[in-house]
Amino acid sequence: MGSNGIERLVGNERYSKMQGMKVLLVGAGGIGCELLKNLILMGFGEIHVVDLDTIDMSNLNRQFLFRQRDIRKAKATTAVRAVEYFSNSKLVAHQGNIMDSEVFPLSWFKQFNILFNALDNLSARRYVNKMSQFLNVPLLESGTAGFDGHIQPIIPGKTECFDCTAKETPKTFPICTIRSTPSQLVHCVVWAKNFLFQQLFGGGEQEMPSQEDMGTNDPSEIERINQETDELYQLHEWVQYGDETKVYDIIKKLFVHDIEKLLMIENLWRTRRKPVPLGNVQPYSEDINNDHHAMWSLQDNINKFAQSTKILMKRLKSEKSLEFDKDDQDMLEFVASAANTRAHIFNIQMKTVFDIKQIAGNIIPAIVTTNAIIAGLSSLVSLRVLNLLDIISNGPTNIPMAFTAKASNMSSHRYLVAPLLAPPNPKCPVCSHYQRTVITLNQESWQSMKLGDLIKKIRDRYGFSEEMSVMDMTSNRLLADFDFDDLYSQTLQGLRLNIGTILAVSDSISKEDDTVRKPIEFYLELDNLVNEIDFPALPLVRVIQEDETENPEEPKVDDGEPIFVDNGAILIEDEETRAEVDKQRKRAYSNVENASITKRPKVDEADAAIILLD
Ligand SMILES: Nc1ncnc2c1ncn2[C@@H]1O[C@H](COP(=O)(O)OP(=O)(O)OP(=O)(O)O)[C@@H](O)[C@H]1O
Ligand SMILES: [Zn+2]
Repeated sequence: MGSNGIERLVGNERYSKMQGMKVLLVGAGGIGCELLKNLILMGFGEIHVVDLDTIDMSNLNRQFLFRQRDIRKAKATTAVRAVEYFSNSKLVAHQGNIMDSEVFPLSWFKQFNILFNALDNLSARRYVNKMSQFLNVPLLESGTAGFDGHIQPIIPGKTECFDCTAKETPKTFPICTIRSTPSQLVHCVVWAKNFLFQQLFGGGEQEMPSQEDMGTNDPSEIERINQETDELYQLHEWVQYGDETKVYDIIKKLFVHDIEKLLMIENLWRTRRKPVPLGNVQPYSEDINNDHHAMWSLQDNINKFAQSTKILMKRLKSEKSLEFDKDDQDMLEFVASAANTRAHIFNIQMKTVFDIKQIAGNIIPAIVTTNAIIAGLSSLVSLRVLNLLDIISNGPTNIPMAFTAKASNMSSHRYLVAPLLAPPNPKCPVCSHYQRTVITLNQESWQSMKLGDLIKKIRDRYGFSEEMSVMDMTSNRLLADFDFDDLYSQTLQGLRLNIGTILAVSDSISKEDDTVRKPIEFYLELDNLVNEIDFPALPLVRVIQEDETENPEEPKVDDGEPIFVDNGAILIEDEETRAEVDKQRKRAYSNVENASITKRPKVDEADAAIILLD
């Protein structure tokens, strides 16, 4: 849709408003490239693009603003250069990490009317979410994984934030499965990549795993795992010296002796099929199979293992230590041949190098169409978030989020589900737990002010009790609490409390009062124009003490004053609304999650098909 289309949709007045708006796009990858094009065509006045990375060959199939000649150039600047010729928007590219608060302090984020996330990792998403909560600026969150995708508009204080619902973390396996009893190829790949490769060519030593990570209580098994780790250290030395004659010994140790030792722990094999150590297999240096799409024989894998080990040994001489990269052919071949050989020993089906690459890189193939659909929805829904459309039911929770479901499950049902947004989760550790504000200091206060003075100022200004505690959330350390004042005499600079440090201040239990002041997160800013220190006012909100109730964060308003939805951090709502919303959400989510198992419930036509006008 060209600018004229959007102009007709929103009307000239709002269109000229859009031309005065500044938007931030974080990430210029798969979704980011699509979104940048959309935002330009929509006619936003100024668009800033941030990305920390450079362009890789493997990006070219879907990140359509990049060409072969751009490989190794910065994504943000290259993306901007590619669209400049058709853009009426002012474009600004930044190569950097969005979480770098020196380059992108909160005051920098403040200039934007809306933020768009087009990221690929949780920590950056969480960070931008927090900035949006601090500033009360809407955020459009988005992501894809293969055919699955989602967008979530986040309006601070009014709708759920990114952290209001629990997020899936990457799958891990117990150590005993990886080291002693693999039963799937993925276990062998994790062994080859995270253990063997790391021990031989990486930094070497690894942390001792905890009992919980071990996944077993069997003392003989734990002892064997620890012994094996020590022995590998010897292999590490051979590899460091680059002694190629030892390759055969390495093969024997890993695939014969270690397996024989495992077999001696009889407990392990009562209910499992026993592994079979390699017979007398010699590696051959001629006749190497280099076809990554072919199914290699055991001999092919052994030959490749020997060859890639020698190559990596040589590289270690100039590169010191190596870090696994799925796109590095030598590393990939080492991991694939080691994983396949181990798989053979444990009676697990081997796979091609190409397949193992997907497993080793945790790759879900990125689908360009999903990215385009998600970026399209993200940009369209921003019109509603920014209140640019005439819609009858325009409350924030009448705006939809959207999910796409696996195309393989489409059949006659729908690809797109668009449940309405929910209000903030009162138990959310991010948006509901804290009030938020900014403390601004000048250079001199930052250098000379003591932590104790800062704490006293905060206590006086915001009405915390003597029992308050202070955490540095950025480096995750406790700075002070009711019986810890050792750091009081240190300066803020001495404590490395820099621009962008986030301090969490909370009241601890006080005996007389069963309510305490709601915790506050402070973002530290530096500005030489302020006189000593600047603390904005924040309404006083009290909460019931955490240990006395199941719903700790339910806010209680002080002294019977009217409920206030102040800086957007708090929204007080009644139980019933919450329960109803929860029910609706569950239904909506199950539409997507159960799509593959059950017949997906019919989605309300109006909700599902049209995102703009529900
Ligand atoms: N903290 C961050 N600051 C700025 N940009 C970031 C940050 N974290 C991730 N990104 C960028 O977000 C983009 C996400 O895009 P995408 O999901 O397409 O990943 P990709 O790295 O381009 O592709 P792939 O991971 O599939 O190789 C990347 O370009 C990445 O550099
Ligand atoms: Zn939240």
